[in-house]
Amino acid sequence: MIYLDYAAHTPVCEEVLEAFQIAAKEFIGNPNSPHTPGVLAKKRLEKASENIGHILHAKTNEIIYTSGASESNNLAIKGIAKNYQRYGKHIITSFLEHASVTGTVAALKNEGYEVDFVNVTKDGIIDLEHLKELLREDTILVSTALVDSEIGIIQPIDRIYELVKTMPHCFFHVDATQAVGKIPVAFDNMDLMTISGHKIYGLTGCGALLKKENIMLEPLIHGGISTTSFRSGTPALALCISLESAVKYTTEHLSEFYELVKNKNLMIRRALAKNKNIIIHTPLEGSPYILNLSLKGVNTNALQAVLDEKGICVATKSACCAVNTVSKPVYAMTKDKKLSLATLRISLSHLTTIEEIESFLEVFEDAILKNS
Ligand SMILES: Cc1ncc(COP(=O)(O)O)c(C=O)c1O
Repeated sequence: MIYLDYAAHTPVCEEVLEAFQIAAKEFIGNPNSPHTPGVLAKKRLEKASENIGHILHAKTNEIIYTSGASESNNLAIKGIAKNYQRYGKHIITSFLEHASVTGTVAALKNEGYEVDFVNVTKDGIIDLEHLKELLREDTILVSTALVDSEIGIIQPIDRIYELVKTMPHCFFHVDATQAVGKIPVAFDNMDLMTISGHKIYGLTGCGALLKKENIMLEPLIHGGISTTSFRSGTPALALCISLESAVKYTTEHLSEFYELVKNKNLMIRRALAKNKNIIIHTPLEGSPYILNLSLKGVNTNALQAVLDEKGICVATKSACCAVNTVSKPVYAMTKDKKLSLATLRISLSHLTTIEEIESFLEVFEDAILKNS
């Protein structure tokens, strides 16, 4: 099998699994309990937050553990919207966002919030002039991904933050799920940031929302004040430690992995450039981990199934999107419905080998011929 869908899910790495297993056996207490096992568990949890914070430029108390990026995005967006509605009910996001962002703003729209989608340029970059026009005194939130999950565009976060901060009560949430451990990320010019374990060789079912300490959120999960009042419930200590380990592992190897992936990415680009029916959407300046393309005149859903039969796993869109629908990010960029229906997302890892790319290209080119 040749797995080229690492943007949807990565295999857990040995170090992470080991850290999880050790923690699951070692800590028997609930971090909220006042006795010794509880205190030891709490200390270890704080150590995990301190270490993640140290790597990502956040304070220990700015990390809220969640079940993954979808929950973090929901908590950030609903949490701000509900808590700061006294200042306004206007939210801005883009069509490049993951379903856990667009779905959340759609739910808020049904509750009377106003949502605007900022345009992106033909290169997929958020149109800063349009953002300036959309921002209002009653805008309380702008939410964008640092790297989107479908095309892999890297957004100019610092410039967006500058604009957001021209408004009196507006917060900036950044979905960094596809960025952490892949490109340099710091929790500096933003108010809230989403991360997820299973995109970075961690375990599925853990993630975090980083939140500047002065910001208040209406929680999604009400209950007692466990480690934070923003998310009740006993913290899954071993999962939190697995997240710490995954963040550490990927950021420590960031440049090395980046180079490996970039080379494979260029290899695919060079090979595909020969086929005039292939339009590559991910710009060279985008994340090398994602390569999004459209195949003119090809049903990519059928092609994906054919490739799967031949042991090649790629995606047509983000894993959370329905099949046979347009790719909203590609449509936002190209305004071309046909191209947006014929997308394919290849996503890479440092684990991807040259042999895998060669085999993929061979099968892919053959499959395109038969499916066009
Ligand atoms: C940019 C982005 N945000 C959020 C998510 C949701 O992540 P999770 O599966 O951890 O909920 C994904 C997953 O594909 C993603 O790529």
